[in-house]
Amino acid sequence: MDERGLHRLIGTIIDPERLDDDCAVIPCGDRLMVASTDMLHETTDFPAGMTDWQIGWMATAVTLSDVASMGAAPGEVLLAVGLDRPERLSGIMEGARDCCTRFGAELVGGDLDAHRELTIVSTGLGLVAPEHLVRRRGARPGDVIAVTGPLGEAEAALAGYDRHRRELLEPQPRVREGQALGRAGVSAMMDISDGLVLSLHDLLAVNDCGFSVDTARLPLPAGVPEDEGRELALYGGGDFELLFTAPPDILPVPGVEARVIGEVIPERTVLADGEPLERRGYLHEWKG
Ligand SMILES: Nc1ncnc2c1ncn2[C@@H]1O[C@H](COP(=O)(O)OP(=O)(O)O)[C@@H](O)[C@H]1O
Ligand SMILES: Cc1ncc(C[n+]2csc(CCOP(=O)(O)OP(=O)(O)O)c2C)c(N)n1
Ligand SMILES: [Mg+2]
Ligand SMILES: [Mg+2]
Ligand SMILES: [Mg+2]
Repeated sequence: MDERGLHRLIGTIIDPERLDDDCAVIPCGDRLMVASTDMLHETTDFPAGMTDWQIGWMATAVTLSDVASMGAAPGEVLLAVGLDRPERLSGIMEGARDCCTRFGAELVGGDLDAHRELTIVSTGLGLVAPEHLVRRRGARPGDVIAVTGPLGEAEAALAGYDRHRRELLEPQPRVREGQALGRAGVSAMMDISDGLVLSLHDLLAVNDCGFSVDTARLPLPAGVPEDEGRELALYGGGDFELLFTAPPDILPVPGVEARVIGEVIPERTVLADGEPLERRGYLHEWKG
């Protein structure tokens, strides 16, 4: 069983449409509030050698990335820390605060508990005008598929390509880009935390069309042999670029570097160079 299977179970208990996007969407006066919460653990998410400051930064960045993927401006972040050793707390909190400051958010609260394995839950809130909200649903045949930057870098670092360690350990959420893309009217958007192919399958699940990518157009991680780089770009997790679809005539969006990697097609499938792509990527799994 993997997390997507369990999402279907959650969708029998709460409104399943609530699970379709990177954030929950909540009416808030004349605007919409978006809310994301994400849990990270020492063993699964914090590679050896990572500093406490980087742990706080990463925990915050992953949530701000979800806020950005809806086209929203980040507002507040809360950080719940299941702490294994008290001396780690200040580094973690400083990393979280610095990430908030860098991206225009404020760290306003959280929770603290003793826990055997360092576990952090970050919650991010953001605001967006209803006409600028972007959801995962909305792609139309004829739209292009694009990404905001290189893919596979975090996984390349885990494979030993040390030049990408900073991308792995201090991910940069595309906060400014997400808002600019929302204002420009892109048709669907999400972040790529679980890898490009799995993300395309997530888009497939909530759209009535399909997605065809051209691997020659993928922005590959620098300094990695091409074949390995292509695998990392397709299936590697831990990248926090935005994946979006858009009518071709709205690109380029001023101030946003984006690479077109394919197009939205009427057939309900995910293709690379014309061949179906298996649904594989970074997934939490349970044995048995
Ligand atoms: N345990 C849960 N209960 C309710 N909603 C959940 C739960 N887990 C995930 N979701 C919702 O499902 C959607 C997708 O979550 P997830 O796959 O974690 O997205 P992301 O990779 O963008 O963080 C989000 O809207 C999230 O709020
Ligand atoms: C050991 C390790 N493997 C991979 C990564 C890269 N990484 C950071 S977050 C993440 C995936 C996203 O985390 P997840 O818990 O799935 O959050 P969500 O997709 O809900 O945002 C990955 C693969 C890492 N930091 N450490
Ligand atoms: Mg996401
Ligand atoms: Mg999540
Ligand atoms: Mg994930």
